[in-house]
Parts: sequence; C-alpha cells; structure tokens
Amino acid sequence: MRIFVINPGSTSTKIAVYDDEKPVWMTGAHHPVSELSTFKHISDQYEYRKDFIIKRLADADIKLDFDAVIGRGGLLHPLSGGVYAVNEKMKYDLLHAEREHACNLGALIAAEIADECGCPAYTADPVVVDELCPEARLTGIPDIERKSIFHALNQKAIARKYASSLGKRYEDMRLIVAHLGGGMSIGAHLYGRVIDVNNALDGEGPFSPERAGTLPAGQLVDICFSGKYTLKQVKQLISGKGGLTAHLGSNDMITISRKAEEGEEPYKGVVDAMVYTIAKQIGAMYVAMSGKVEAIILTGGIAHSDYCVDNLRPRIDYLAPIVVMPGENEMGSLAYNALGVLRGELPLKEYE
Ligand SMILES: Nc1ncnc2c1ncn2[C@@H]1O[C@H](COP(=O)(O)OP(=O)(O)O)[C@@H](O)[C@H]1O
Ligand SMILES: CCCC(=O)OP(=O)(O)O
Repeated sequence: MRIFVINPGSTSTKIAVYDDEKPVWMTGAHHPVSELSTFKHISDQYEYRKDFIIKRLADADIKLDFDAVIGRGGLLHPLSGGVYAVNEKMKYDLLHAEREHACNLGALIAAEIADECGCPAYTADPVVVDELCPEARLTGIPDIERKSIFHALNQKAIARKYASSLGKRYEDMRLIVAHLGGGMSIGAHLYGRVIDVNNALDGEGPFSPERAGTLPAGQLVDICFSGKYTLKQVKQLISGKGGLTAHLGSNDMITISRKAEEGEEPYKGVVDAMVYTIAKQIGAMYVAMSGKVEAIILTGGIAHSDYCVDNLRPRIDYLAPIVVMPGENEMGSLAYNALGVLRGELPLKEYE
C-alpha cells in the first residue's frame, strides 16, 4: 500500500511517501517569516503550500498514484482521537474555521490530491482532540471555558513510542509531554488521556517562535481597547506574529539558538525567558498530575536545540526523569493510521 502524508505546521510543510510501514521518501521546508507574512490569512496559503507539495513530488518524479492520502487535522469541533474520512462537512468546517492555523490546510490539500488519485483522504488525531478533566475546563469567568487545542498527534505518537520502548502500554503510564515547535503545548498524559494541556493557539502556556503564550489579562484588555490594534492584529500577536517573531523578527530557532549560545543579545535574553516559560508550564502539569509523573518527554523541533534543552534541564530535572525525543513522529503516525484503516485494523470514523 502506498500512502502520501501531508503535514502543514505553522512554520513548515512536511510530506512523505510510505510503502506500507516504510518511509520511502520524505521532504519538507521551513517557511521563513518573510514569505508567510505576505499572506493576509493563513487560508490564503493554500495554493502556496499545495504548489510546494506538487512541485516537490514532480521534482522527485513521484506519480500521483497512492492508496490513501492523509493530512494533519485542523481546527474542527472538539472530538475523540482516531482516524476520520475527509468528508464535505469536514471540508466546510475547515474552510470556515473560527481559528486560523496551517493545520486547517492538511486535510483540504489531502482531499484535493486524493481526488486526483481516485483514493480516499483521511485525517487522524487532529489538534482538537479533547480529553480534559472537568476541573481543567473552568476558568473564573463562566463565559470562558478552556479549550483543548494542542499537538495531539505528535504528543500521543511520541508518548506511545516511549511507552513501547519500555515494553509498556501508553494507557498504563503517567507522562508529561512537551511539544516544543513553532507553537508549544505541554500536556498531562494520565493513563492514555490528556487531562490538561495549554491551548497552544489561544494565549496559554509558554511563548514560542510564533506564539505569545500566557499574557497578563488586564494588560491584554488594555491593548485591545487602545485603538492601536485591530482585532485581527491582536489575534496575530497571540498566534502567528507573537513570541520570538515579535521579539526577534524570526521564527528560525536554529539560527536563534546559535546566537543565544554565543551570548548575543537580545537573542540570549529572549530564548532564556522562553525556556523559563516552558519550565513553568511543565511545573503546572506536574501539579495537575499530583506529582505522580514517570517521565517528562521533550519533543518537537526545538528539542533538537542543545542550548534550550541544557537550559531547561536544571529547572525541571528534580521533578521526574527527562527524556529527549527531538523532532516529531507525526509523519509515521499519520501513515500508520491510514494503513490501519486500509487494512481494516482501525475503525474509520465519520466526522459529523
Ligand atoms: N536542529 C534544530 N535546532 C534548533 N531548532 C530547531 C531545529 N530544527 C528545527 N528547529 C526549530 O523548531 C521549530 C519548528 O518545530 P516543528 O516541531 O517542526 O514545529 P512546526 O510544526 O510548528 O513547524 C522552528 O522554530 C525550527 O527553527
Ligand atoms: C494548533 C495547535 C498545533 C500547533 O500549534 O501547531 P504548530 O506548532 O505547527 O503551530
């Protein structure tokens, strides 16, 4: 079986071809702020990202001949984990999603390419997987209920991989998983369910290459009513143009962490502060799990940065053992999910 996998992230697009479980071709690109900022809306990046994908396939002489195409899932309504067919309702919801994020494009591009191939299009464990415990939903304002929006696919895939490396089941473990990428989410995984996690899109948790993270609410309200920013601009400060992009004008952590390591300011000061906010969110999830944590797993692109990991370690290493699993397991996880459905080993869920 030949599976084509599409994974648009906030700062990158990754694609891969799998022959059964074997990755036979994988490529991707980091999209610089200078290119992404030319689009008014993230949905306007559809052609840009699709053309990038089609060109890479053509350059590699790969025919559009797949048994399934699977794309990373976007901001649908809250749902349980699993594999979903991309249907008309899902396409409508992605095209009209309240929130903007590149992952909304994954299933849409998958559907277009699948149509050309005459094969099914799927998505799996989208960012809206919601397993929050009741206490984690309430805020002090009854009209504001917390939402579960996070790197569900990678967090669960990495946690399963770690559990199986110990010969254990994910469902039997108590883990904290910190996905450190363009956006960041840090989840409390209690026996296979993510009972609490920062909303990676909406101003919760650490600040990151392009997210503002938790903000002082009163000062945010002042900014909203200052007349200095439109609603769209404020939302972009929170997600898209906040964090390192706002402070340093770049989302490229490879360059930024090198400069921080060399002690160059303002890079060092800003990266050190970002790491401090990551540590605080890990601490919060540790408390959410009553301190009964078997490991803290660091994953995502930034877990490749020795500077960040070495800076983070002393802030959290007294809590639980730290496991560094850099990058992500999203591509393999998407491919295995599609294969599971094609082989009849996994149920195919219908999005309603
Ligand atoms: N080797 C590396 N060292 C430091 N940062 C890295 C490295 N590789 C990737 N990154 C950074 O990780 C971030 C992207 O992480 P990733 O998990 O791919 O997230 P996304 O899906 O949000 O694009 C970018 O800021 C990128 O610069
Ligand atoms: C929308 C939650 C997932 C997320 O933040 O992804 P990126 O890190 O790719 O922006």
